[in-house]
Amino acid sequence: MSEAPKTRPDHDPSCQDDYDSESLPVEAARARILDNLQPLRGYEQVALRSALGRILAQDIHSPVAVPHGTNSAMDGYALAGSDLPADGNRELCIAGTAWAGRPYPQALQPGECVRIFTGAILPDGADTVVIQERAERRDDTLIIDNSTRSGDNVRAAGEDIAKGARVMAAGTRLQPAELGLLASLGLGEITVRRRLRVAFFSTGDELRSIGEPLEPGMIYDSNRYTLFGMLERLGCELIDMGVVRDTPEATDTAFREAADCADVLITSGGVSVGEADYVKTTLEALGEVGFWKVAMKPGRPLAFGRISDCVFFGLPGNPVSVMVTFYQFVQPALRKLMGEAVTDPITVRARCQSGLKKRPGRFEFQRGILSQGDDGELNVHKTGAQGSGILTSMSHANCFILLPVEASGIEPGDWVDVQPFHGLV
Ligand SMILES: Nc1nc2c(c(=O)[nH]1)N[C@H]1C(S)=C(S)[C@@H](COP(=O)(O)OP(=O)(O)OC[C@H]3O[C@@H](n4cnc5c(N)ncnc54)[C@H](O)[C@@H]3O)O[C@H]1N2
Ligand code: MOO
Repeated sequence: MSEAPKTRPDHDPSCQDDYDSESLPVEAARARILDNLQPLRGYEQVALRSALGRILAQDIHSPVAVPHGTNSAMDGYALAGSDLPADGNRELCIAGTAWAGRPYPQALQPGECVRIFTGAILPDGADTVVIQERAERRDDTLIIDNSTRSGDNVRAAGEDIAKGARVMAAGTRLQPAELGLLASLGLGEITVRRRLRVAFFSTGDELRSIGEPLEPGMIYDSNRYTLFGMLERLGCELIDMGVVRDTPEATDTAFREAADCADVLITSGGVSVGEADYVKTTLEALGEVGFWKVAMKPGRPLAFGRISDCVFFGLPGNPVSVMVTFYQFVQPALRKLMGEAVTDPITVRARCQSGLKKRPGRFEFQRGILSQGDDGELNVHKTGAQGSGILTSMSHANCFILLPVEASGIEPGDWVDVQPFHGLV
C-alpha cells in the first residue's frame, strides 16, 4: 500500500520569505496608488434601466417635492385637528371621499370630514387623519373619540425630499434604491461616467485554457476567470487578452497592445524574481514602475505603474494572491478612476476560534468564516490551509482576517480584526 503524502496543514510552501526593505507597507502602497490616480473624463446619457451599477456623473437636485402633496398615511377620515374633541366623542359630517389619484375637490368646512384612503391628497382645511379603526360611521355621520392627535397619520409634502434639495451626490454607484428614487423624481435619463476599459491577461507557459488537454506540468488558467468575475461586477468594459507566453517579446507586444486600447492593464503571474518573470522588466522598458513589492501575504510581488496613460497592475500568479491584491489595491483604484466616491471597507472585531500562525514583518490577509454566536458575539475561524494557491480558501471564506505587521500569531480566543466580504467582494 502506498503511503499518503505527508502534509503540514499550517505550512505554506508558497511563501517561505523574509521581507526586505524594498517592500512597502500595505497602507503606504494603497496611498501611493490612490494618490497617483484621478477620475477619468467622459460621460454618457443612459436610460434609467441601463443605469444600474453605473456611477453618477453629476449631483441630482430634485425637480419636485417628494411626496408631491400632503397625503394620508392610512385609510380613515381626514379632518381639521381643531375639530378633534378634547375629551369624550364628537360627531362630524362626512362631506365626500378623497381617493389616491382623485382628490376631494373642495375645502373642508368646520365640522366636516372626508373619507380618505392611503396616499390620497388631504383636502384644504384638513391636517389630520383618524384611522377607520378609531371611528364609527353612521350613514353620513362620523363619530370619533379623543385618541387621535392633531397631525396624526399625515405625510407632509416634501417630508422625504424638498424641491431643489440635493438627493444624490456625483460619484454614487446607482443601486436599486437609487433607480427607484430617480424614478420618483420623474427622471428617465441619467448622466453617468463612461465605463472603464480594462485589459487583462495571464502569463505562464504552464497555463492551458478550458477545453485543452492538460499535459504533465500544465494547469488550467483560473486567474482570468476570477479577474473576469471581479471586473465584471465592478461594471468595467473588459478586454480579455488570453494567455501570453513567458517571453520578453510576447510580453512587450501584449503591453503595447493593451496600452493602446485600455485605461488599465491587469496581468497575473510573471511578476516575481524567476527567470521567466518578464512583467517587471517590460514595465520598466515601456513605462514607469511605481513599486513592485508590498509587505503582505499573500500578494508580496505586486507591481504598480504606468505605460503612457494606461495604469498598470501586475498581480502575482498565485490564485489567492490575485484576489487579495485585487480587493485590497486594484478595486479601490478602479473605483477612483471610475469617479466613484471610495469609502474604506468596514472592519469588525471578532473572537478567533482558530490558532493562526504568522511571522512578524508583513501584514496578512487570512481567509475566515465569520458567524454570530447565540450570545450575539462575532466569531471567526480560518478556512483551513492558507497557502496562496489554495483557492478553496477564498471560495469557502466570507471574510478576511486582518493580521497586522507586528502580530506573531493568534491563540484561539484572541480578538482579531475582520473585514467581511459583504460589500467588499
Ligand atoms: N525566490 C523567490 N521565489 C518566489 C518569490 C520570491 O520572493 N522569491 N515570491 C513568491 C510569491 S510570494 C509569489 S506570490 C509568487 C509570484 O510569482 P509570479 O507572479 O511570478 O507568478 P508565477 O510564478 O507565474 O505563478 C505563481 C503560481 O501561480 C500559478 N499560476 C500562475 N498563473 C496562474 C493562472 N492564470 N491560473 C492559475 N494558476 C496560476 C503558477 O502556476 C504558480 O504555481 O512567486 C513566489 N516565488
Ligand atoms: O504567494 Mo505570494 O503569497 O502572493 O505573497
